[in-house]
Amino acid sequence: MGPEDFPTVGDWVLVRLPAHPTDLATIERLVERQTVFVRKAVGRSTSAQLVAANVDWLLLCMALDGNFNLRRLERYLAVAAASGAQAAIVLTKADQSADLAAAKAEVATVAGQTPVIIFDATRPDGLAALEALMQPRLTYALLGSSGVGKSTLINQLTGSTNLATQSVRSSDAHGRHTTTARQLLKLPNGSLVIDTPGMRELGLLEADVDATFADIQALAAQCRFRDCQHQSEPGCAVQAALAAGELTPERFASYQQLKAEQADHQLRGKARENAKIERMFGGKKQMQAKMKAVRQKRK
Ligand SMILES: Nc1nc2c(ncn2[C@@H]2O[C@H](COP(=O)(O)OP(=O)(O)OP(=O)(O)O)[C@@H](O)[C@H]2O)c(=O)[nH]1
Ligand SMILES: [Zn+2]
Repeated sequence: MGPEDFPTVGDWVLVRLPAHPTDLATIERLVERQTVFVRKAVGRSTSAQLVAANVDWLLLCMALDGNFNLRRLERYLAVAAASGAQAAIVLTKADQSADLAAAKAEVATVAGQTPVIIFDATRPDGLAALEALMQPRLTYALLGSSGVGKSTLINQLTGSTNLATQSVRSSDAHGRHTTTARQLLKLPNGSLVIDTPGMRELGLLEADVDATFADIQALAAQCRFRDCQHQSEPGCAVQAALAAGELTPERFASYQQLKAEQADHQLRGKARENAKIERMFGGKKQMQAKMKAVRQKRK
């Protein structure tokens, strides 16, 4: 059993209730997860940690102040594309934007099909667009740097100024949950919000860079060579678009950076797999021999 076999925030489980209501219930089964978020475990480069399960929607939060950064948004979109969850971009602190229309236009250049929602905590109707998106029984998780206004947003969604009192786990009569971090909140409309520190800090582990950069993918399909690296190859459609000003150097650099990180992560994933085989069988050869033996036994 690995860490993925144990329940995490957002999991649905089948429980056996105790005979006495004050006793502990037993988790009998973990319902199969629709989506799962993992992150690198602290200090151990090859193991992953479950962050959250069954997130239906990722709310990618970015503030319209000094925090505004299209490159970070591209990173979030790549993570979202690989997650299996749907994504919406939430631009917070709209009151801080000098030119909201211009900011929206910039976001549109990277957003693709992802809906873009504006949030302004200083206005009484600032939540309207987000509330129109959020549905009962679906689970939402917020992603975004510190200070972009995630807590403020959640406070307004719950209609509360005290997050701690909203925690659905706060009623544990045994007081066994020592963590002070709020984990899963239920909104008045029935939507669920996962808000764990781990979710907020999610790095680029699993990412679908190609899906996020569909424009570059479309260009690459027109390059003369199928394995074009878009550097100095003849007939490179990406370089041509850069030269023509149809693709910004910043966006291309962002694409290359994320591709490199993705490749690096895949390599580490391979290393992780090999380490597991080593641990279980003593090596690849031994594993193959073992599998062959099992197959023959079945015959
Ligand atoms: N002007 C303005 N300020 C806002 C808005 N939303 C939040 N803030 C302020 O921004 C600061 C950070 O907001 P938080 O909600 O704590 O941000 P956070 O994303 O939860 O930060 P962490 O808890 O560190 O992850 C606070 O001082 C808020 O009052 C907004 O729409 N407009
Ligand atoms: Zn090319």
